[in-house]
Amino acid sequence: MSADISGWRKPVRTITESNDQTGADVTDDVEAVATNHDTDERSSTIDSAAAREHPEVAETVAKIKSLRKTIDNIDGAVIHLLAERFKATSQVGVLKAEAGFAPADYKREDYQIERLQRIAKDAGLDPNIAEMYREFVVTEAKKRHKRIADAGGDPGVLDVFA
Ligand SMILES: C=C(O[C@@H]1C=C(C(=O)O)C=C[C@H]1O)C(=O)O
Repeated sequence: MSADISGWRKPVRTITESNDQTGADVTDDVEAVATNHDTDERSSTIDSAAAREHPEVAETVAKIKSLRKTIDNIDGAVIHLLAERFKATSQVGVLKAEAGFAPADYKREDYQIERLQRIAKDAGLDPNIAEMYREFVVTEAKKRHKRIADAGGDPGVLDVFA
């Protein structure tokens, strides 16, 4: 059973582009702004074409493109780290299933919450982001533990051992 991520990659959305000069927002002046009417979220495509068409923002576009290289590097690293984390938690899931332990360990989770809150504050990260991250990975790890336990400790039940 693999996750259905089609809805994330291709969200159904009705988008119209507006280029009118009436808005006070600078993005309305320099770039076509598309609005997703399902969420009311506005979107601007910031690329070389935008820089060519609007030379006054070329420097800003260049700075954003440079920062996006860093963002892409970080995203790649995070995915690699997540792969290693899920491989480790799935091994824990096998050991728990074999020994008859439950998927969850709330005492361990309390320790993780306290630790990650402290690290986030020290690092200058909003602790809510740390908690959203923790909640996401731990919830997914426990779901995999349960699937492994339901399969009698067989990790082959996971499409990917992670
Ligand atoms: C991985 C474990 O199982 C669960 C998942 C956790 C996690 O993803 O870090 C932490 C505690 C448990 O609820 C574990 O007990 O160490």
